[in-house]
Amino acid sequence: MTQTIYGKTEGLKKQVLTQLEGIYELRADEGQLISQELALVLRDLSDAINREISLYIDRKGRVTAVAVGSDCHVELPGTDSRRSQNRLCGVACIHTHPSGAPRLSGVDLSALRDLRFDAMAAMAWETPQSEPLLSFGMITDLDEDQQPVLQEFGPFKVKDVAAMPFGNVVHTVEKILAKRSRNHNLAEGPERAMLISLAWGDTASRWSAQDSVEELAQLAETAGAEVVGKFVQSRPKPDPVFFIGKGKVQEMALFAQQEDIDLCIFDDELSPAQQRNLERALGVRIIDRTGLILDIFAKRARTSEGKLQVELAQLQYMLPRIMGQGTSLSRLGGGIGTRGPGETKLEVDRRRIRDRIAFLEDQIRRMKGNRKQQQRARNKNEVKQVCLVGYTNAGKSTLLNTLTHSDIYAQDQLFATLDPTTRQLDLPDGSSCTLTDTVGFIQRLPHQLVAAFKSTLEVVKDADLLLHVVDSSHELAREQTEAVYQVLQELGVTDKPILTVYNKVDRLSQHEGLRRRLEQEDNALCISARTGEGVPELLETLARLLGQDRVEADLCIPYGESRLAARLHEEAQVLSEEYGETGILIRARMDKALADRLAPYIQP
Ligand SMILES: Nc1nc2c(ncn2[C@@H]2O[C@H](COP(=O)(O)OP(=O)(O)OP(=O)(O)O)[C@@H](O)[C@H]2O)c(=O)[nH]1
Ligand SMILES: [Mg+2]
Repeated sequence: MTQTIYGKTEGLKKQVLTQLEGIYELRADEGQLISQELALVLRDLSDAINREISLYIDRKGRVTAVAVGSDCHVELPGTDSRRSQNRLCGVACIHTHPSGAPRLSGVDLSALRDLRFDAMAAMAWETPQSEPLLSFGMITDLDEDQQPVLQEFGPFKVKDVAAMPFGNVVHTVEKILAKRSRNHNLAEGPERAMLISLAWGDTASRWSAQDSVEELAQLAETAGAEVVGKFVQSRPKPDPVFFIGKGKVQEMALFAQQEDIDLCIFDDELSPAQQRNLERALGVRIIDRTGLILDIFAKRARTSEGKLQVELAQLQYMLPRIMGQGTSLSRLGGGIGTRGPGETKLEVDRRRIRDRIAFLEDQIRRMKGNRKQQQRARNKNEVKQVCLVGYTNAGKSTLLNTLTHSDIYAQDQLFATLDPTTRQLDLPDGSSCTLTDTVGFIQRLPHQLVAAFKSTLEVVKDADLLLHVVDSSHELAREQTEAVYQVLQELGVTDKPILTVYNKVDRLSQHEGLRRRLEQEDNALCISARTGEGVPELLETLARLLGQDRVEADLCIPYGESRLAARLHEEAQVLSEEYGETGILIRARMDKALADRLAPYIQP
């Protein structure tokens, strides 16, 4: 191989030139952006001649060109001809900024865009002996006009850069680019996913690994992925390095290659280190159950509060993962269809993420304050509040629609509803209450989400009655019920009256026995939100339960105190009203508390 030194070599001593030529003998590992040794040699030589040094390094880690002088990367010999729209050029350019900053200049960025480098990196250091810092830019996507989207990462310590799975990142980026240029839109081509669930130790759980992986497949499809393979492995306990066994890792790596898999979804939460190791071993993007659920929530959030809450949960989930070496990069492309909490956030350092978390928490607290005020206003009116809770896809939103003749979004999808919706519900005894639909629960709901959604879920805490909707036609109805109770406990809701409704009984025609058993349970009703079966009984029961602490009374309000009559209209249910000789005669149904306060006016 020629060992030409390009650029402004005039005036350099023979000995220095020899040292520069020596750079060609050095190399990085395959998949590494730069090795520590190369970085230190670049620093020392660059200091010695007080000029920039640039080099090209290919994907095998070989140095293919070395140049001296500023902005010389544009003068370097052309890279190979793979510069099609959906590929990078196969070479990274690394250059030094002696006595400068480890930041990319405008010229660096335009060279990155024009020459489609795998990466463009700038390295700088403070004093001759100090550790170099390095920032690098990459093309990470194509925009709507098929123009490259650039992102800058870092600065990082060189040793952290050396530890990054750079090859995997390049591989992922090329896949994204290929899809973008094929479809003009990533969302059109579903990502191909393989799933894995580990069955281990904790046999107390009623969910078998198989059940759980089926649910995971539903989640993955909800998120827009195509499930190509499902794996289950039994082990006494998770492997600390790979979570699953090494043999399984090999089997899956082969499967990933044969089936052109884009991502692998784990049913359990992985440690950041396990995630990184797996990413290297399998060569595909790895996400875990928590990451997947967060991804779905990110896609579904509609209200500004919902969006803030999801972003908060995503950042809290990402924080430990970004802190590990290099993981910020391996997280490139976030979840399915590359929805992270905004890819630009991947480049912000940990402190800025912390700041953002604090900001989000503050915003959410404020919104919560507002809601509390509305809440107080409602309480004053003594309107009873009923809240729908239940496993995701149980039929909560459908039931709200049936009961209140509304048309909110209800779909055969997990997490169709994220943001609470409240409607007025008229009851057969003439009274009314509010009915609130909430986000569905799931087994092992990520705790980041429960925490972030705590304020939304306060409606559950404040409710007078919970209407627990169960999909009676689901094989795992019992397990789902347990999961719901677990989340309620996590929310600190333990002493609320609960009315259970076994929904979807129209699907139980083959299971008369089951239906009879459900009908005999206390505090439970069988209904079909779809056909309306059982709904009149449900309404009667609701009226009875909510009316329990209500009394009917005849009052005589003196004409001088007509203020009280107005109050009755506001807070009680007025059944009749007449103007008598001594005052207004009102028959009303009201809360015991109110009746006690109005005792002096109540007629025997
Ligand atoms: N056969 C039948 N299907 C129902 C019934 N109630 C709801 N469904 C269907 O079940 C699916 C889920 O209904 P949703 O109302 O969206 O469920 P949800 O509990 O609000 O779900 P999330 O918001 O995703 O947590 C939809 O496809 C509904 O049409 C029912 O009584 N019978
Ligand atoms: Mg819903």
